[in-house]
Amino acid sequence: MIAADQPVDGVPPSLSARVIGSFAFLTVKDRLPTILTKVIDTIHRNKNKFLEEYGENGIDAEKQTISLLSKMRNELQTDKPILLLTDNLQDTESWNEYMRRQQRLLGDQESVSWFKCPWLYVECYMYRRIQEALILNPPISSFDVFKEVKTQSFFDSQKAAMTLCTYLADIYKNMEKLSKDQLGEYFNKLLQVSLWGNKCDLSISAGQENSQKTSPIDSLNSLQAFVLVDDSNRVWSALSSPQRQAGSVKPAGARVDIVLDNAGFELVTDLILADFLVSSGLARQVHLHGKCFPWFVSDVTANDFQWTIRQAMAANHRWMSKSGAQWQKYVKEGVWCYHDHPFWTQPHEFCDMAADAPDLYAALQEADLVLFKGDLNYRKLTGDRDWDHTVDFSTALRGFEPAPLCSLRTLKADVQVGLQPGQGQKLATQDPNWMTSGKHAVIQFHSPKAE
Ligand SMILES: O=P(O)(O)OC[C@H]1O[C@](O)(CO)[C@@H](O)[C@@H]1O
Ligand SMILES: [Mn+2]
Repeated sequence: MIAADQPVDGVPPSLSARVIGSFAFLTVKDRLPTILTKVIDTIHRNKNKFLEEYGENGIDAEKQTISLLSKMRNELQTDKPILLLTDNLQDTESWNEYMRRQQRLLGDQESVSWFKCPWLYVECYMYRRIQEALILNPPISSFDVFKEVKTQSFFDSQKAAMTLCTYLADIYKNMEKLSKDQLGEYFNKLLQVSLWGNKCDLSISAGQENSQKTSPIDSLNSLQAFVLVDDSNRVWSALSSPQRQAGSVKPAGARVDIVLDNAGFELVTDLILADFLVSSGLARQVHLHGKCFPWFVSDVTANDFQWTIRQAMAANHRWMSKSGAQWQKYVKEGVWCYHDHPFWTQPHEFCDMAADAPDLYAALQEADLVLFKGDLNYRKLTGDRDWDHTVDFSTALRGFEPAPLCSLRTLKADVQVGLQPGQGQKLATQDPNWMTSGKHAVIQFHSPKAE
């Protein structure tokens, strides 16, 4: 048996709720049950809707779903073993296989349970179990338990979104006259806007309102001091002079992939960036990756993606509706491509992708740049492990390098690599919660090839 807290071949252990008092422990003990309680409440509040749509079957499904979710909350709170999934979906066997993998790692002395397994695994598992509870109750299977809070967060930050659309329209007025340096400056600003957009997720606040109220462009200067690692110049180099493989017949202009995180304001910032990339000619195509089912409260699903574009189109604001129409056009013409591979809603570290989702890995290899948005993607990039803060980002990726890649993340979990010696200690004395408050951010880049 491998003790959970021992480094294996220089790779530190996974963060786990096993460590009492850790952020993982507090999340599993407090934040996840709070989220589950809100989910149960949301389903209950929609009882009449289910009755109207599906009659008595809808009411039965509501009751059954709530009963399954209450049972799960109890399993969590009493640290019961993790159960295999029973819903026979496309990803069910892969989840169950992952569970067996965790059991093998733990040995046969104890069961994989909510507090005794990697935090990353158990937190992902909770969202998959919510999905299972709905799938097992067919009339309401496609109900998105987080739709209400995602919609609210979009409307709460609509003013800031309009400011961004106006800013973009202003850039486009002079687009042809822009020098490469000016283009680089705008890129940098919009990259930072997308970075700070990640502050607005609803999982860290357990579904509590967390929207953008002030002008995102005006805030950038004052936020700069909170960017702990800023590799934006390297990102710009990768984008403005993409390196082609010898003999490659790739067309001109970069392909940029954005692995999306949250709906609401963050998604608007990502679409603004994607719009700029294409309209400026920096990219010929942008591939946007979302989630197959509602995930970590606020993450983007295909429905959220389409809904956001429709809302933008219908906005009573000249530049926002213009942006919305442009986005719709990009989707229709295949300049923007939306994908939702099941791997993004699995618990794997990304270093497992090449083996466990080779098709997705191969797809990302087609990109000239992959932007990973948000905290959860950072946790998966680095394996959610107890790394020393000074370990290189490249080392923590453990061979995951489908293409030049960049993480844009505000810190909301206690894993952080790539800092200068002493930087972590200094931050800890200034603010003990520096890794989880969402006040700090990183732009971290890695390229498989020497730049
Ligand atoms: O939306 P993001 O940036 O991935 O954040 C998700 C949040 O959920 C958490 O997993 C905590 O529940 C944090 O790691 C993170 O704050
Ligand atoms: Mn998220």
